[in-house]
Formats: sequence, structure tokens, C-alpha cells
Amino acid sequence: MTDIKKGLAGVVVDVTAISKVNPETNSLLYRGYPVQDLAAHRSVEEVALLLWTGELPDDDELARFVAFERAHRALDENVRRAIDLLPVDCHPMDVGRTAVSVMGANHPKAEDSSPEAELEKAQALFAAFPAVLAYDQRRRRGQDLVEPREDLDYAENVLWMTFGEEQPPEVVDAFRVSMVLYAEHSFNASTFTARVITSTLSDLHSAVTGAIGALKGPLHGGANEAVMHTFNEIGIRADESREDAAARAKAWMEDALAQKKKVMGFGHRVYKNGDSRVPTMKAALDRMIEHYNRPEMLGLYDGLEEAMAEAKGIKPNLDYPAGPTYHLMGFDTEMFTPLFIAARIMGWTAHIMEQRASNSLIRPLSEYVGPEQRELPAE
Ligand SMILES: CC(=O)SCCNC(=O)CCNC(=O)[C@H](O)C(C)(C)COP(=O)(O)OP(=O)(O)OC[C@H]1O[C@@H](n2cnc3c(N)ncnc32)[C@H](O)[C@@H]1OP(=O)(O)O
Ligand SMILES: O=C([O-])CC(=O)C(=O)O
Repeated sequence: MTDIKKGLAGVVVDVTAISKVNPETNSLLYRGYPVQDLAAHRSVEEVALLLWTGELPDDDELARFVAFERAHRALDENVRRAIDLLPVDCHPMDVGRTAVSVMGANHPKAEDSSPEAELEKAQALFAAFPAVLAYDQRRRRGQDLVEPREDLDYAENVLWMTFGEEQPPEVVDAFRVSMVLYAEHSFNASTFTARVITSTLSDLHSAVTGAIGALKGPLHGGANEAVMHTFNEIGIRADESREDAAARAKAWMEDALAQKKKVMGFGHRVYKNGDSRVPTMKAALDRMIEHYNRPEMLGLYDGLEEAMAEAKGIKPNLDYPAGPTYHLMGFDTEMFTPLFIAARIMGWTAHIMEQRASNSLIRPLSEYVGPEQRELPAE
């Protein structure tokens, strides 16, 4: 029997110059720059340009892109109409997936895959997607659409369109950090999906639509939402001490592992000794816990982490600190993975362009294990 690598685990399928995930050094580089340095010092807009072009922008390049991004933020009327047709109790990832598909169908350059058109479509999608998730959260709450504001940067504006109020700088900063950390992660399942679709010479919006489908699952992006379901199952008690919350979380985890449950937000296919992005995201979560004065959330976080480490030695992944961070900011739980879409559009579209520039149809082989050739039964 052929040596089959289930889930393509450990298989190197292509080269990439976009990011380097190094589990040995527990590091992640975007185009050579450590992600924690980018998260500390750079805007989402700068990171987007870095991922797409390979270099950090100079002042003129950044100013041009910032102007473009601010001019392309408003929710398109066709997209709004399509969203309004979807039930308010469907999953917001279905809304995001549908919205990107509608954007593609309406884009005048949908079938133009030249490098220039591709970059323009990537930038427009990056600019336009936040309005989808912001509008979706608001319509579910019975609130009206909030128009984008051109005087706000990307991170400030996403929060503005979602909540209709300017957020304090600490909150904006934690949100910006999450977007930078979520932007790109080499050949993860959704990015690989986007590359498979691109490899057939399909268009950018089709590739992103497919990637959203792959991101939705709880073994991938859906884990940030699932983390919050765990917290809710344990029970969030705003007046509880950190210690009491930690004790309840530990007991919950011990019980879950005794039942052989998989607990989302822990483990990773590539990192086996911790996720390079967790310390930076955890620091942002700590700042939010302090800002909102919610020590019991830290108790739940620590209790689960400690019990998982003691029982199985498995470390948290990025979705673990990101989930409670978004919760504290006021996002509805089901909106967490659409936030991941907003960020990962940067990485997906960079990979779509890289795949197209050096394409080969992605079509692996399988070993057949079904019945041998046989005769049809007589009619
Ligand atoms: C941004 C991201 O997408 S990060 C990933 C987000 N996904 C999650 O958080 C989902 C939970 N985690 C998991 O399911 C896994 O760790 C994965 C899918 C991410 C990676 O898994 P793989 O590399 O395929 O490892 P696999 O699932 O085979 O796990 C290896 C062992 O660790 C255990 N394990 C791994 N993760 C977990 C977990 N979260 N909870 C409990 N046990 C776990 C498995 O049960 C398995 O144990 P066994 O050998 O006794 O059967
Ligand atoms: O790399 C992976 O398999 C999943 C992940 O962490 C990501 O996509 O950010």
C-alpha cells in the first residue's frame, strides 16, 4: 500500500514567499518580518500592502492605498439586498460567503485575472468586507446600518461600523493586533482551498468564497467561535473571582477530556509546542480584561489552559485568546469567524496572486480501495 499522508500532514506541496511558519523556533514571518513586530508597530493597511507586494509601503504608496481603502468601504446596494434575503438566524459565515460571491458577480473586472486587476480586486474586497460583518451583526440586533467614516483608519472604522460608536484607543489597538495576527498563515486549509480553486484558473472571488467555506469549520477558523461556546457552557459570571472561575474551568476541562472530547482553541497541525501568535494575542486579551475589569475571564482562560496542559500537554492556538477578546469588545459570538475572514482576505488574496503567477493545476492522486471491477447485475 502506498504511504498515504492523511490530511496531507507533513507534505510540502509548493513554495511560497508570503509567510514562514517555523515550529522549531515558534516563529512566524510575513515577508521576512516577525509577526509580533508588525503587530507592535504597523497598521493593518501596511501589513496588507506588505503581504500583497512583498515590501512595506513608503509614505506615498501607503497614502494612495489608504485613500483607495477608505473610498471602497461602503456596503454595495446589491450586496445589501442579497444579505437581506438571508435569514437572521443563518450562520454569519454563510452571509460572508454569499456576500463575497455577490461582490464577484457584480465586479466589472470579475473575469480579468491580470496582476493589476487581481491586486485591485483584492484591495477592494479587503476594504468592502468589514461592512458585511458590521451590517450583519447590526441587522441581527434590529439595528440600522452605520455608514463608514473616511476620517477613521481600518481598525477604527470596523469597530465604528459595527457598534456605531468610536472605541477607546486600547480597544482599537487590541483589535488591530488581532487583524495583523490573523492576516496570514502559509498553507492552512482555507488558503490551500483558495490556491486549489485558483489553480483551475478560476477567478479571485470564487477562490475567496471557497476559502470562506473552509474557514467556517471548527477545526480551522470556526474555533474562535467555539472557544466562546466553551466559556458560555462553563458559565461566565461577571462578579466571580479569578480563582473561582479558574477552578470551575479546570473541572470542566478535566471532565471534557475524560469524555475524550476535542476542545476547540487548543492544538495545531504545525505548531506542536505552542502557536507563535498566542503570546501577542494573549497580551492583547490581558489588556482588554483590565480595560473592561473582567478578571473572571482570565480565570476561565487560565483554568482551561492549565488543565489541558496538565492532562495532555496541548497548547492553545490563536483562536483561544482571540475568542474572549472579541467577546469583551462586544462582538456577538457568531461574528468571530467573519472577523477572521476580514483579516485573512489579506493572506488569501496574496496566495491567489502567487498561485496564479506560477500556476500548476492542483490535482493529487488517490489509492482506490473500492470493489474490483465487476459485472452489472442482470436487469
Ligand atoms: C487558526 C486556526 O485555524 S488554529 C486551529 C483551530 N482549531 C482548533 O482549535 C480545533 C481543535 N484542535 C484540533 O482539532 C487539532 O489540534 C487540529 C485539527 C488543529 C490539529 O490536529 P492534528 O495535527 O490533525 O492532530 P490530531 O487532531 O490528530 O491530534 C493529535 C492528538 O492530540 C489530540 N488533540 C489535538 N487537539 C486537541 C484538542 N483541541 N482537544 C483535545 N485533544 C486534542 C487528539 O485527540 C490526538 O490525540 P490521540 O493521538 O490520543 O488520538
Ligand atoms: O495554519 C493552520 O493550519 C491554521 C492556522 O493557524 C491559521 O490558518 O491561522
